[in-house]
Amino acid sequence: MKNKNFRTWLDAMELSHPLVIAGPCSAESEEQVLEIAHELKNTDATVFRAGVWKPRTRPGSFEGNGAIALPWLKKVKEQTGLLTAIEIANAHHAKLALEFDIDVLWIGARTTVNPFAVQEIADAIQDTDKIVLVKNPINPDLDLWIGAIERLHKKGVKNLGAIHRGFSSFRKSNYRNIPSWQIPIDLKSKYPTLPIINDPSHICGNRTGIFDVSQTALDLKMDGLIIETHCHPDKAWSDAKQQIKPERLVEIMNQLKVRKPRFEQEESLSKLNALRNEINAKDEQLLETLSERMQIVENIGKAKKESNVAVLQNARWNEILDKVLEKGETQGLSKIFIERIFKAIHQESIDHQERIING
Ligand SMILES: C=C(O[C@@H]1C=C(C(=O)O)C=C[C@H]1O)C(=O)O
Repeated sequence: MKNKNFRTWLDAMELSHPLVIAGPCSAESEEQVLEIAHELKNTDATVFRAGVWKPRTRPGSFEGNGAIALPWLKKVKEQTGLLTAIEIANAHHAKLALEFDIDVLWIGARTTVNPFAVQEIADAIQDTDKIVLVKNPINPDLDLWIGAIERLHKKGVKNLGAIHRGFSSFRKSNYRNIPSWQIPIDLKSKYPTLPIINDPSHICGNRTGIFDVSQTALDLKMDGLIIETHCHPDKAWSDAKQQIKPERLVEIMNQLKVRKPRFEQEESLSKLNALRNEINAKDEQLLETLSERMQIVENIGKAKKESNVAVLQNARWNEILDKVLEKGETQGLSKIFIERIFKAIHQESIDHQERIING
C-alpha cells in the first residue's frame, strides 16, 4: 500500500473545488430523496448520500428503510446525474449496493472497529471498481482505521478513501464527536495520496459548527466534505439537529476558502525559511531543556530509591500543574495544551524514576 497512488478516482473527477458529498442522513421516502437530490444537482455536490440501513445506538429509533430505498437512489442518478453513496455494514448490504449500482460505498465508524465485519465486506466486494470510503473507528485508533483500509486493499478494492467523522469521548465537549485532528494528519503522513473526506455533520452534531469545522478541514488539506443535507431538517427522521438545507450548503461552499498547498513566491519562501530556522533552534532548546529536566528527575529518583520513598508525589505534582497552568495562561497558551504537555512530562518522569527505583 505504501507507494500506491490512491488519488486516481478523485483526480478523474476533475473538480475545481473540494469533493462534496451531500444528502440526507436517511432515505425516508422516494419523494424526500428526489426533492433533495434535485436541489443539490446544480451545486458543488458530486455525490448524493443517503442512509439506507441506519446503525442506531438503541433500538426503537428509525433504523432505515432498507433495500426498498435502493431503487430511489437509482432514480436520483438517472434524474440528476449525481453519483450515489450509501453506508454498508455487512456482506448482504455490500452485495445489494453493487446490484443496485451504487457508486460510493462507505463503511461506518461502528463497522470499522470490527475487523470481522470489515473482512466480510472486503470479501463481498472483492476487486470492485466502486469508490469505497472508510470512516474512522469510533475510538481514536489509527491502526484500526488503517487496518480496515488494508483489508479492502488486499482484496483488490482500488478506489479507496477515508472519512474523518471524529471520535467518541467521555470527555465533555462542544462536539458530538471530537475531531482529534492529529489522527487524520497521522493518516495523511502515512498515506499522503489517500483522499480524506471530512464529515463536519457528525463531528458537530449541530448545524452551527459546520462551517468552522469544514474550514479547518480544508486548512488541513482534506480533499472533500460529506455534509448531511435535508430540505426540511427539523422534520428529519434521524439526526435532525445536524442536517442543513441545500441553500445553506451552497452558502457554506461559497464562503469556504481553499488554500494553496504551499508557498510559491520566492520572497515569501525566504521569509518562511528564516522563520522555520528560528523554530528549529527553539525545538533544539526545548529538547535540551527537557533532557536537563529529566536528569534532575533521575537524581530525585535515586534519592527516592535510597530512602525507599514512593515515586508519585501528588502534592508536588499538583503544585507544579497549578503553577504552569496559571503562568501558561498569561503567556497565551491554552489550559488544555499546558495540561497535556505537563501530564506527558510527568508520565515520562514517572517512567524514568520507575526504572531507577526498580532497576
Ligand atoms: C520529580 C519528582 O517525581 C515525580 C515527578 C514530578 C515531576 O516530573 O515534576 C513531580 C512529582 C513526582 O510525582 C518529585 O518527586 O519531585
